[in-house]
Amino acid sequence: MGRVIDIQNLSKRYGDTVAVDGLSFTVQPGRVTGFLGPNGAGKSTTMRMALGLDHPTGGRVLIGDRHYRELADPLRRVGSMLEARDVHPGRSAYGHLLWMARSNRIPAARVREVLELVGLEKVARHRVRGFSLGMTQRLGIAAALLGDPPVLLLDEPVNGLDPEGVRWIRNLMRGLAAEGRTVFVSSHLMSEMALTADHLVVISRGRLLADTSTREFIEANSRSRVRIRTPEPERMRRALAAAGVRVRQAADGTLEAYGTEAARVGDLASASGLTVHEIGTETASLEEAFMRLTGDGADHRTSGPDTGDGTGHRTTASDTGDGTGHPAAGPRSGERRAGRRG
Ligand SMILES: Nc1ncnc2c1ncn2[C@@H]1O[C@H](COP(=O)(O)OP(=O)(O)OP(=O)(O)O)[C@@H](O)[C@H]1O
Repeated sequence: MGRVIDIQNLSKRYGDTVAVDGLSFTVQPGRVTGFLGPNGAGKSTTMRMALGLDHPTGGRVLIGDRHYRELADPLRRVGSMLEARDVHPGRSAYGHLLWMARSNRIPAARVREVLELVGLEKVARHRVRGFSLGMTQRLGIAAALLGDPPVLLLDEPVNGLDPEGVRWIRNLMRGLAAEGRTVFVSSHLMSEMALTADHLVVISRGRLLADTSTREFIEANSRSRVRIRTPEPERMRRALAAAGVRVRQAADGTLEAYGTEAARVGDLASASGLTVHEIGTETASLEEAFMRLTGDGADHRTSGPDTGDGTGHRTTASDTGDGTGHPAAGPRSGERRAGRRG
């Protein structure tokens, strides 16, 4: 069975709320794909539809060419963690996993294996009621891994974890992807995904904003600027503008030059006999880029690609590596409607 998650023209409406609005992308095996978007962007809804927990209003999600509900042994095909706290509090960690294993024809020995894998073996017999958030998350991961599945869907797995727990999950996800599994993980934290994901799917208000390798996303969005402190800002500004450098004056009186390098600014200043007190390069943070990309999602819905001055920079880069990144719904959109089974 294939390991690709294939989302085509997926939509979900709850009354007047459009939670997911025509999403199309694929999630490939062998890498961690980060599913990024601000709170309420539609990540959980998309994952719920992938797992057959919610019916699409339109479009479809297939996992390895099948609807989740058509999978014969779902836990062996797809591991998931949506709401980690969704565990009976009176059960022990071991009891919870054993119950899951039994109902999915998974040997009891595997329960011990996954408890060890997530570092819960010492508290295996403790009631889940007393677990910290971190322990609950680990239990959720153990449940996801129980069937040794080739595909994993994890909804905000690092939420509320301490730095050690965050590192642990990050390494685990990377290891699982290195084994050839499909790892699809949602987050609202750009900085975390930059460290974890090989590929990013960014959504806002239910719509696709970017489907790109993390490296491309960082390159496209970490635009640097050169900051110049000079007692002659007007002359400096003119010298830069004359050389074709875009420049603006910041609130503190310093100049910011874009699309150039500190050395060139220094050379231009020197050639014009200008006094400069400071020249430095600054890189916009990824978090800033993410906010810029997703912050005005409402505009993206109606205005199409941004052609302005770059402040509403829209990343539509597709992955050129393997040709799998299709940011927009292609000719296939609308070809099939999700069937309501059952
Ligand atoms: N069962 C539901 N009934 C009504 N509205 C819903 C339901 N589930 C989600 N929504 C709405 O759909 C939108 C998308 O929510 P969703 O939970 O998918 O976003 P998200 O990106 O996962 O954000 P978060 O990280 O905050 O959960 C939100 O406006 C939310 O209020």
